[in-house]
Parts: sequence; C-alpha cells; structure tokens
Amino acid sequence: MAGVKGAAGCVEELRRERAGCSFNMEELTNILDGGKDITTRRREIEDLMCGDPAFKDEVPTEYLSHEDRYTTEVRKVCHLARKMAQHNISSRELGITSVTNLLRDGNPLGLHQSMFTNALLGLASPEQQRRWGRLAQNNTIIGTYAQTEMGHGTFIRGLETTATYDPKTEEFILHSPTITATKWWPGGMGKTCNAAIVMAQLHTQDECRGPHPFFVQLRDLDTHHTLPGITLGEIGPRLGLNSQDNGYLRFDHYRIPRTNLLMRHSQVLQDGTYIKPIHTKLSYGTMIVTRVGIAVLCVKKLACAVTIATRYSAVRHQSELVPGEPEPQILEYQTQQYKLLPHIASVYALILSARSVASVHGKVTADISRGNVDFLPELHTLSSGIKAVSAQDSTQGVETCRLACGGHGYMASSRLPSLYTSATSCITLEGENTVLLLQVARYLIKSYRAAVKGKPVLPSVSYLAASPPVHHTPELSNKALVEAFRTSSASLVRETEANLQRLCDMGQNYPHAWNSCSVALVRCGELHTRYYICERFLSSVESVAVSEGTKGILVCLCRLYLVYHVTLNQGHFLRSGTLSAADLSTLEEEMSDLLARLRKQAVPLVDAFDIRDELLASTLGAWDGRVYERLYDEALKSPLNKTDVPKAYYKYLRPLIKASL
Ligand SMILES: CCCCCCCCCC/C=C\CCCCCCCCCC(=O)SCCNC(=O)CCNC(=O)[C@H](O)C(C)(C)COP(=O)(O)OP(=O)(O)OC[C@H]1O[C@@H](n2cnc3c(N)ncnc32)[C@H](O)[C@@H]1OP(=O)(O)O
Ligand SMILES: Cc1cc2nc3c(=O)[nH]c(=O)nc-3n(C[C@H](O)[C@H](O)[C@H](O)COP(=O)(O)OP(=O)(O)OC[C@H]3O[C@@H](n4cnc5c(N)ncnc54)[C@H](O)[C@@H]3O)c2cc1C
Repeated sequence: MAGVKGAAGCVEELRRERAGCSFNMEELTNILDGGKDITTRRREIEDLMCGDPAFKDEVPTEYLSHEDRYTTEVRKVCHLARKMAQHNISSRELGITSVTNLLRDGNPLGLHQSMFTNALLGLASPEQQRRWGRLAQNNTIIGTYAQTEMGHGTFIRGLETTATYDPKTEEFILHSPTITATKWWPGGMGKTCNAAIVMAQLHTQDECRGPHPFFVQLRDLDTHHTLPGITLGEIGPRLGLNSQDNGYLRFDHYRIPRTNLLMRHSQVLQDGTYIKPIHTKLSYGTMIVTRVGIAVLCVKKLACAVTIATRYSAVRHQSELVPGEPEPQILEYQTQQYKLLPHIASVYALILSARSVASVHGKVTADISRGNVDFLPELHTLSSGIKAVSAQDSTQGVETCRLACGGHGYMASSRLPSLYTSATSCITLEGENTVLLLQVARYLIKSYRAAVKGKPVLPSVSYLAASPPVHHTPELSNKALVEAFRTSSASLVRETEANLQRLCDMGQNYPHAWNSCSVALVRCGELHTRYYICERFLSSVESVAVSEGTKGILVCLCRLYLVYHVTLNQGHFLRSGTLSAADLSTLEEEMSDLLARLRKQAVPLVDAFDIRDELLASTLGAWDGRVYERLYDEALKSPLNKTDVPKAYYKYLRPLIKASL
C-alpha cells in the first residue's frame, strides 16, 4: 500500500485533486532538491533504504520503554550505517534524502555524522584529519560535540570545563571543577559515543586563552567501558527525540596528549607557547555550518507536516459550507487554506534561502583558508538569522498543520506530534533563537553606525547605508514589496539605534541600554532576515528556467509568501510609512484571490515535495488518502487491545466498582 503512486489506488478526492495539476511536478521536485541529478540520487538512496524490511517498526515507538526505544533506533541506525558503507553513500548524500525519517525518535548517530565530522573537517589540522578522519568515517570512532554545560549553554565564554597544559608531560588536563561544569545535552553522548569534541577553556603559561576544541576519547574502543577519570551518562526523558541519548560528562583531571587540541586555527607548542588564530571566533565554525543544516532540517519537518495536513484536508469532509449541501472537503474553507498554503510557500522560501547561505558558507570557508576573514561576520549573521527564522516558522507551521487536522492531528499515528517536538527543539539547540537574532541585530547596528560614518559595509547590509527616504510605495509589485521590506528593516534599525543612543546619552552604559532595547533589537534581526528570505525567494523564482506552468505556480507561491508576511508584519510597514492602510487592504483582498487560486493546486504542490509514505509515516497523510482505515489499523496495535478486560480492572477498577455496590 505504501508508496503506491498514480491515479489508481487513491481515494476519489485525491485522484480529482491530482487530475487538476497545472504544472510540471518533476520540475518543482528538482528545484527543491537542488537539481535533477540530486533528485535522481535522492530517489536511488530512498528506494534502497525504504525497501529494506529492517527499517520497519514492529511496534510503534510510543508503546516502547525508554530503553527499548533507544535500542530500536540504534539497531536501525547501525543497519543504515552499514548499508551506507556497502553502497558507498556518504553522510553528505544521506543529508539530501529524508531517510533519517526512518528513525522515528531521534538519531543516536546524528551528532557523529554532523557536528563531530564537521568539527574534524573544519577545526582539525590536516595531520589530525589523517589521524581521526578515516576512523570516524568507518565508525570505529563514534563522536559527538560536547560544548554545552549544565550551567552554560548560550554563553560559551562562560564555560567552566578547563584544559590546563602541562609542559612536563606535554598533556592537557581536563577537569570539571563544579556541578555546573558538567557537560549536559550532547546528542549520543550518554551511551552511544566513544569520543567527543569537547569545548574547554584552554589554560597555558598561566593564562586562560578562552574556549577551544579538543578531541577526547571517552570510552574504551574494545569494551566500550567509560575510561577512568571520566563520568558519563544519559540525561533522561525529554519533550521529544528520546532515542538520541543526550548525555552528561564530567572530567576528573583527565589527561589527553597536547596534540588532541584541534590545531587548524590555533596551536599550543611543546613548551606551552600559544599561537593565536587569525580570528578569535574561528573555533565556533562548526556551529555556523550546523545552523545552516538545521535550517534545512526543520523545513523538511514542515514539508512533512504540510503534506500530511493538505492531503488530509482534501479527504476530510466536515460541516456545511452551504446549508443543506453535502459536507465539503475541509480544504474548501478559506481559513483552512490560510492555515496551509502559506506554509507550502514557506518550504520553498526557506529551502532556497538556506541554499544561498550555504553557498556564502562555501565562499567564506575558501576565503578563510587563504587567510581572509573579512566576510566571517556576514556569514555568522546570515547563518544565525536563517536558523532562527527557519526554526520559528517551521515550528509554528507544524503546529498549525497539527491544529488543521482537528482531533486526528493529536494522534501520535498522524506523526504531527513528533514532527512538532523535533521542530521545536531547533528553536533552542545550536544557539537559542532570541540569542541568535540579537547577534544579527548586533551586526546591523554596527554596520549602520559604520555606514553613517561613511565607512564601507558588507553586501547584505549595504541597504542600511543607502537608507532611501521613506516614501509610500506607489505600486504593489513583488519587487515593490521586497523593497518595502528593505525600507522597513532599515527604518527599524535606524529607530532602534536612535533609542539605543538616546539611552546612552541619558547616562545608561551600553550593555544596559542594549538590554533595554532588546525586544526591538530582536525584531530588527527578524525583519532583516525576512527581507533576505523574500529577496532570495523572488530572485530565485525570477531566474529559474522551467516550463510556463511551473513558473506560474512558483510566481503565485512567491506572491503569497510576500503578501502573507507583509500583512503579518503590517505594523512595521505602517510605522515606516512604506505602505498605507489602503495598500494593506488591497493586499488582504489579493490574499483571498491567491488562496482560492492555490487551493486548486494544493495537493499537487505537496505531492511535489516527493516524500514517500515510509518516510512520511502518517495515518493521515499517505499518498492514497485512506485515512480512516489506517487510523483504525493503528488503534488495533495498542497493547491495551490485546485483552478485552485490562489487568487494571482486576487490580483497581473492580474493587472500586464492587465497593460502591
Ligand atoms: C548513519 C546515519 C546518520 C545520518 C546523519 C546525516 C547527517 C546529514 C547532515 C545534516 C546536517 C546538519 C544537521 C545537523 C543536525 C545536528 C543536530 C545538532 C544538535 C544541537 C547541537 C548543539 O546545540 S551544539 C551547542 C550549540 N551552542 C550554541 O550555539 C551556543 C550559542 N552561543 C554562541 O554562539 C555564542 O556564545 C554567542 C554568539 C551567543 C556569543 O558569543 P561570544 O560571547 O563569544 O561573543 P560576543 O557576544 O562577545 O561577540 C564577540 C564577537 O564575535 C562575534 N561572533 C560570535 N559568534 C561568532 C561566530 N560563530 N562566528 C563569527 N563571529 C562570531 C560576535 O558577533 C561579536 O562580533 P563583534 O560585534 O564584531 O564584536
Ligand atoms: C534537543 C537538544 C539537543 C542538544 N544537543 C546538544 C549537543 O549535541 N551538544 C551541545 O553542546 N549542546 C546541545 N544542546 C544544548 C543547546 O545548544 C543549548 O540548550 C542552547 O544553546 C541554549 O542554551 P541554554 O540551554 O543554556 O539556554 P539559556 O541560554 O540558559 O537560555 C534560557 C533563556 O535565556 C535567554 N537568554 C540567554 N542569554 C541571553 C542573552 N544574552 N540575551 C537575551 N536572552 C538571553 C534565552 O533567550 C532563553 O529564553 C542541545 C539542546 C537540545 C534542547
């Protein structure tokens, strides 16, 4: 039943929706994947993995104990790792697929395949890469990224774990001096990993040089026992991702060789001499690349959620639109269209923008290897912004999709609850969203001040320098709406900077003035990032070479995205004078038309996301639309249904019922 495609085999409603498709679905799929070849490779890998019965769950995850959940996902992910090796599939290639959806409850090897590997690539010297790279690739070493401590996550400079250099033995001594210094959260660290990149305060020649990354073996490679001097464990149940064995770690004067400091950017020589990096934040590089990865990861969750909710909305009939007429598909309701269609557009907007940031990352990495760090602040800003906005929009979108499915959306078997718990984790991890948006704002204020003084600023913020006079936008074309975003963003930055300065002039010191303005500063970070996303989406749609029908639907989606976000943020546009109340009314009317037009394409649009049933794993969202049969079949799997009368009846209910007789 799963994966059946074509007109046959699906319920009538979905067959009808698909028959009305106005565009070339394959072209849209290719755009989302990043090219035809990538679609082909993605499908090859997904066919290979989804066809394998070893990935099938005999019992739904929700019925398993904490330990059995973990064991099941470890079994599956080890099978996946072996298959990847057998078929020569790299982690990068796996990243273009949605295969990790086969893991229902988090990935115990996720940190190994992402941050640990990326840290070795980005922070280790070539010699160190030769030493550990192959072992990590073969999974002989399974690592994680251990930065966050119980007492310190956001504020990396506040980390307490120390790595003190001892020139006599040429070793670093790792130590956790307090309970709050306990490393807390790293994925896979509880039970799966035998190594980690540990961020610790480097002390040498009696000076603290700040947080640095160290390669640390945590467990015996043969017995998997924790090494002496180390205390390790799992931190316990979480909102979601419970199979990821997030761990804790403490060091008791644990010694590692000097050469375990990752030395690509900074070094400690045998005598303890410290060689500084060309930029102090280069050791934060792994977080930058991961933020871009996370932006994509959570949009993929949104794509799953909106596929489920849209197909369900085409199948589900409820209420009366016209009194006396049959119950319509709930997709007919404009409110339902408003819940779903903007999130379909978001998937395109966010994927295309994250891809732009990834290409900036490629350029800046190449620059850094040539000793040029000029564009690092811009990359930090873009990756922080895209991670924060993508995590926020995806989480809100997934939750809206869950609500759009009414009661059935609350069922675990719809998959919407677990999509929500994984999407919302992305708001916190890899830099809490508010904190990252404040980093964006920091760069905006700094760039604006530089621009005012006539100093050069980098491309993504050059519009702050131009700061065109505020004027009412005469037309409401796509280009005009993007310009309105830009003007409003510049205006908000200007206004917030003026407030900041005013508070300083009144005698507040800068950090306090900054804090007093931080609600507005977060808005600056958000609006600038939204402008970036709108600009990237529009320019991608304008330049893409596709058939007329596909171009038409993309233009329509892009228009919806712009109109939706302009109306959501209308306060900024009114305040900056870029749009009038009349403009906003016109746009709201247009929104109604756009919803009606796109409603007809809603199902084909989510079909174009090309998510196989095995990876969607939802009773409500399967290709064939047989929602009610699936819900019923899944209910039969409840362990409570194994017997007619439950044990609890004899133990508790019966004495209660009989006592009251
Ligand atoms: C077998 C099957 C496996 C399948 C796997 C498939 C894999 C496929 C690949 C998929 C790819 C990716 C998916 C990823 C999934 C991974 C899941 C991740 C899980 C989560 C992991 C974590 O959470 S790790 C911990 C993350 N922690 C954080 O992010 C902490 C946040 N805090 C900070 O970043 C910083 O402390 C801070 C930015 C908030 C402040 O830093 P600091 O106090 O040091 O700086 P200042 O505020 O004083 O600023 C000084 C100047 O420095 C600038 N700055 C700050 N950071 C940076 C930076 N990173 N780069 C450049 N510049 C930076 C700052 O702006 C200041 O500048 P000036 O204004 O010019 O002074
Ligand atoms: C599922 C999951 C997986 C994780 N995996 C890993 C991992 O593999 N490795 C790892 O090292 N870490 C990991 N983490 C930790 C994660 O990176 C941190 O939780 C995250 O960076 C936030 O830090 P925190 O928990 O210290 O929050 P805090 O910084 O304590 O945040 C609490 C509140 O304070 C606010 N706040 C903090 N600082 C400021 C500020 N300067 N201005 C304004 N407001 C502020 C925040 O906005 C937030 O509202 C993981 C976390 C989760 C939830």
